[in-house]
Amino acid sequence: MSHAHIHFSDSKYTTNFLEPAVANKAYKNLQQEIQYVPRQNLTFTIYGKTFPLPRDKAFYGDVDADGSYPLYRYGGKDYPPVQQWTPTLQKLRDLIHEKTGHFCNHVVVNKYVNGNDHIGLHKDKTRDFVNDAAVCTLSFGGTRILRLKHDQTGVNKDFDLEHNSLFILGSETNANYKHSIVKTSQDCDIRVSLTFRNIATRADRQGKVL
Ligand SMILES: O=C(O)CCC(=O)C(=O)O
Ligand SMILES: [Fe+2]
Repeated sequence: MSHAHIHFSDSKYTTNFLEPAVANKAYKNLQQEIQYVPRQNLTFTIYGKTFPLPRDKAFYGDVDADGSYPLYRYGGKDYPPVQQWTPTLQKLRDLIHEKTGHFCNHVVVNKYVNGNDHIGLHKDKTRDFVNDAAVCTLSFGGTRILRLKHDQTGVNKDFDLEHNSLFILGSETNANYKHSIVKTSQDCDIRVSLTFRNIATRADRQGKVL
């Protein structure tokens, strides 16, 4: 299996990250295992108008025996609780650690059901991150464009995030660029992305910051 590696700033894009059979099996398993938060429950507000989030999300990670969990405050104010890893998510977390050295204790799963689903330009909020930790994004399903836009120059850099690819977003890149998954009017398959992070903040089982 041949990999393409593209380096950009302190980020890295790798195609064919897993053995194809492993990736395909994982994607199939995830379709059974992941319980998404309904997008109607994850609204966002602009200019006083409230909209459902244009994608589905789910939150998993290292939940301790006492019910405490890594808390990633990505914006907004209410955060759904983090569920214990499913077997497939935990295996993928372990594979990323083994193959890249990046340890992660938390994942946000994003499901883009069609080309209208997207995520607007943003930076990942890093206040809860373990120092300078990267974000490791594993993509499954339809190819979608990840666009990085430089804060000062406004110059865009696009990556086609293919099925079974890994994009490692470095902390410098996140500091200097915004990123988005752009809308498309072209036909595209459902895409599921797993955004793995290493989170220092913990919440108790009621969601209170510890
Ligand atoms: O789906 C992706 O690849 C990116 C998602 C993202 O940027 C985020 O959840 O912060
Ligand atoms: Fe992001």
